[in-house]
Amino acid sequence: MTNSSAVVVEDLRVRRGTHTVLHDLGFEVPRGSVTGLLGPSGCGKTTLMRSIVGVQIVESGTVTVLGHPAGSTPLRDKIGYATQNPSVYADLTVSEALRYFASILRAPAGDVTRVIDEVNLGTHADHIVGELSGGQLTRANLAVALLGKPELLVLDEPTVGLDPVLREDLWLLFHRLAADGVTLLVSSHVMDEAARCGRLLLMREGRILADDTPAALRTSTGADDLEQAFLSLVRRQETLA
Ligand SMILES: Nc1ncnc2c1ncn2[C@@H]1O[C@H](COP(=O)(O)OP(=O)(O)OP(=O)(O)O)[C@@H](O)[C@H]1O
Repeated sequence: MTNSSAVVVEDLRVRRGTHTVLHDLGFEVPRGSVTGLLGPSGCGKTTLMRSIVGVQIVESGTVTVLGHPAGSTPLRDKIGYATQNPSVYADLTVSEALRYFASILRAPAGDVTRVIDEVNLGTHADHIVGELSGGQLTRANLAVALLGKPELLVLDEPTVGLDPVLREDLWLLFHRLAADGVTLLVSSHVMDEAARCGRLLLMREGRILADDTPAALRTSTGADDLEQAFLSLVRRQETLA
């Protein structure tokens, strides 16, 4: 393991129910990168993110985050995790909900305004969470993950339901955070988001198909776009199987 890696996963095997969902995965996520975790629905992206955040029971292997075992106490205020299903209380306003989470996380008072601005929810700060649109709720959920300036952000499909302008704004925010040294792991099942990432982990059926930059993936597969590159890797894997 190198100091330049925020996440190191070795031989990770996870079983959920009767199925092995992750098959002996190994990879590293460089610090200060925006790494995309892409693959079809059900391939194991959320399970892998849960393992990194430390809320998933793993069968074998190790996950080391910022130099500590995943889920260990020193990581408590160093990781921001936005789940796919927003966990923001529906009967509070956006500001109230964020103030509540900020107090639990012992984040500075000014953080609430900062994160509301970062996700462009300033005009809805006093709106009840339960009355937000889907895209606004997604952004409120993301704002919670940004509280306290975590060193690692694990974002599960953070751009679902957002229009192209808001998606663009969020990707710019992700890259600004990375330029400040934050490491971001961002999942998506939409291949057109892959090109926005500095690095890509392409997953299929609980395995990593590729771990590279978008440019290197295009070159190694000879594909023009990343969707074609992914399909080419799938065909290659099927031929080898
Ligand atoms: N609680 C659970 N019990 C048993 N199996 C589960 C459970 N949660 C998920 N699975 C299974 O684990 C596999 C991986 O699920 P996971 O949610 O990690 O996929 P994903 O790539 O994040 O999918 P999506 O893009 O649809 O969110 C799927 O086959 C799913 O059915």
